Amino acid sequence: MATDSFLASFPPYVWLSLLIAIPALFLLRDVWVWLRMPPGPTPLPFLGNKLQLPKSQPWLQFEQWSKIYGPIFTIWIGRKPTIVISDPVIAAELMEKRSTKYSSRPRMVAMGEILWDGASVLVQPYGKEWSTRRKLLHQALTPKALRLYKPVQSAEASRLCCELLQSPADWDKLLERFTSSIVFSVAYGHRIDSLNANIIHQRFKFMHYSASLNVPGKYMVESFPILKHVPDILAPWKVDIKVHGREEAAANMALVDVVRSDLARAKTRGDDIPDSLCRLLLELREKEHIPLSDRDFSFIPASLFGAGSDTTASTLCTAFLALVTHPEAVRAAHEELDAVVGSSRTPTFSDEPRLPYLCALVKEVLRWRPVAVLGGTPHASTEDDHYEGYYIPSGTTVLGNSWAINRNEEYYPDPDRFHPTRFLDPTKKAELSLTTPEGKPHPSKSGHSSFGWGRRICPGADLAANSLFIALAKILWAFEIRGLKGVQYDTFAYTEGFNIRPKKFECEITIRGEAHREVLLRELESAKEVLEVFTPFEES
Ligand code: HEM
Repeated sequence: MATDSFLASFPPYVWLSLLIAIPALFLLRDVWVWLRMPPGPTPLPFLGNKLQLPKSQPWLQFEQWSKIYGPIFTIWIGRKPTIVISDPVIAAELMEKRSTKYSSRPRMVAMGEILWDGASVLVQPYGKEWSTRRKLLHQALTPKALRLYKPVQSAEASRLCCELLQSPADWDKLLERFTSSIVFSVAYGHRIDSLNANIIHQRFKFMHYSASLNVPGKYMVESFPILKHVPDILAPWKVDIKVHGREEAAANMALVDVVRSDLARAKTRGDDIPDSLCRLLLELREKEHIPLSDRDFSFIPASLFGAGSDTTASTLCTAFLALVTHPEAVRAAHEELDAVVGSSRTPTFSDEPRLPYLCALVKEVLRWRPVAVLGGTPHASTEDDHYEGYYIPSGTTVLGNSWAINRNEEYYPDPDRFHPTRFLDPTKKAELSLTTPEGKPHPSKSGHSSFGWGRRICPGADLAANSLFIALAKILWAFEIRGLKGVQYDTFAYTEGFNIRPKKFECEITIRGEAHREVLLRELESAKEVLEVFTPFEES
């Protein structure tokens, strides 16, 4: 009461002055930061560059701005600065060499904190909670573990080829089933036989819901995180998100229970179950303390589907678009496969060192149209920093514009041309070069930046690269892939969103010869033997 009457005793001009002074102080602070940060399009007070940001394909506008303001520029979303990087050396300098400062994520209150309650590694801020989860993921994705997953990747690729033989028009759906099945086999030791499996419907539902929360401006809580503490009774939007979060957590825990019962059954019967990330983590948990609740633990294998299935399938769709529009690449791959593998068997992982063109083709697919077009989930800085005389305050969002980086002409001359030999050494024969011979040496040892940077770099990169290699090797060995006569293909027609894929298109996929067909059908039998142990999730 005393405070109320004290405040009421202020004359109106004091209130008016405060009303002007507080925003003015904020504005002064923003101008002071803006003047010291890397240049960029001029922001409006409090709104920033919101009105200048395009509603679709922002990476194209960012690429244009990089030509005006340079390879590192600033945009403002409201009062929050974001730096956008379009040069691989700058991206590596900040997110790799200075990774202690640039490895966090921007706060995503609705998705990361209310829906997932901090359980998802993808959006977790840098710190102990994140590193516990990341270490567990790494334990199941070591080179030794990756070798264990190769037989199922190879068997699934053989099955994919036979499915393409049967229904070539469904090629994009077949690629999706292929990557879903690999991710589920690696995560839980169970395969996917059809995209109609209940589990797939459920996972897509969760993915779409979480993506729907991440729409800028949809929830005030993103600008005013304190709203997260409003009691549920006054915030029905929060209750709705929590209900979805509980449903997803229950589904994740049920999947871990499936593997737990598989293990128990195998113990009683004295037989074995397939190696999977979930099995490995459950066995580890018996030996040592893992400081995670059952709920949080269940999010680790579950993160594989969200992060690994659609990304790999979309990259394969890009490969099809590249092959359809660049027949010379199909011819070169056929030549190499015929010389090294012949026509009496399909390629295997052990052929990889002798298939440099194919390895280069996989890299070029990843470079040409990076699926995580703005570097996947953004990074955020956790300390003030300076770069080339510019100030970068703690809490800045950092976007690596993979689109612009992968099309940077200094590194990749003629960047729109799908040109795998740019990743081969100048003899174009044997060794796979780590840098591009025609352009400047690239700072990343893979020669592109499509898997991200530093401590947050994609932990599934090698698993994904193995799936891409074996699928493309077997498909190219078996099939001719051509564009339809008279159809003009637009290599820029891509979907919107965080992850992009080519808009639906038709193409001609035909078997290269009778010998190839027979080999595919023969090898399907041994593939079935490998896949048999990965019992399928049921269809609806
Ligand atoms: C072609 C396929 C893939 C591409 C292009 C891709 C790309 C990316 C990118 C760009 C990031 C963000 C990196 C950064 O913040 O610097 C990322 C993160 C991540 N990826 Fe992948 N990815 C692919 C497949 C996979 C697979 C198969 C898995 C599963 C094993 C996976 C698991 C993850 C996880 C868990 C993260 C979050 C890491 C963290 O925040 O610490 N990804 N991925």
